[in-house]
Amino acid sequence: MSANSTNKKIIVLISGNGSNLQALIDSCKNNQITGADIVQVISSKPNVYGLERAQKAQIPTHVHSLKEYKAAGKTRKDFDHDLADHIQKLKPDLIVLAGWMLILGPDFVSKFEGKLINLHPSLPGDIIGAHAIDRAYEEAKAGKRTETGIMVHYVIAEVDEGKPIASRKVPILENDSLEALEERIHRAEHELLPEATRMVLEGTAPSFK
Ligand SMILES: Nc1nc2c(c(=O)[nH]1)N[C@@H](CN(C=O)c1ccc(C(=O)N[C@@H](CCC(=O)O)C(=O)O)cc1)CN2
Ligand SMILES: NCC(=O)N[C@@H]1O[C@H](COP(=O)([O-])[O-])[C@@H](O)[C@H]1O
Repeated sequence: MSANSTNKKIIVLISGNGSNLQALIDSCKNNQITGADIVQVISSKPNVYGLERAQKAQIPTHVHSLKEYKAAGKTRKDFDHDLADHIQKLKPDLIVLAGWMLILGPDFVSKFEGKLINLHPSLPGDIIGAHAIDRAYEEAKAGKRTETGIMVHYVIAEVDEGKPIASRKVPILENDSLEALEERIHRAEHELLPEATRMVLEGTAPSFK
């Protein structure tokens, strides 16, 4: 899929499977998202299936590995600084965190505020941080909740506290296995993320501030 030079440029950051990346790839291909191209996929880990998805779609990939930075005696700030430099050179209109599993420092976030969005498997103000699906599942099994949800939000320094762009409730059924809940959540994410991405690109999303 060759990028059109007049189209808006999306960069997608991943750390694993990339099923939400695939939803974005498919949405650009089927014109749910128009006038935009994914110009690069950046992974925080090598050899993840999301990189294969990008390569199959002929989208350039780049690995920015925290493990390699640590092995070289470099800091999290070095990691963030170099990632920001790399991204700025590509001049994206939008950066989508689609399963990017690293907290980004305030210096990084401040360089991209308003065009940095994140997909998170929890409702606004509910579960913060990694492993949100597991935590919701455990709370449901303890009788503490019967639903969870997903959201796409602007990224700010405070993790998962940026202004929501779109969100959706997801029920947790009494006899759910963790796998059944994960599948229900991912199905909902594959619809919500392209829709939220389209809204930001078209200017119909809630404003950043
Ligand atoms: N400054 C921000 N950075 C990131 C945000 C954000 O809202 N603000 N969103 C996250 C994505 N995310 C939840 O949506 C998230 C991912 C990972 C973590 C986390 O604790 N990561 C640890 C490593 C965890 C692990 O390796 O299992 C870490 O970074 O040290 C919290 C929230 C992306 N970044
Ligand atoms: N806190 C961030 C977080 O938990 N993100 C979650 O990682 C998964 C990535 O799946 P994918 O690699 O198949 O798109 C998604 O469920 C996304 O919400």
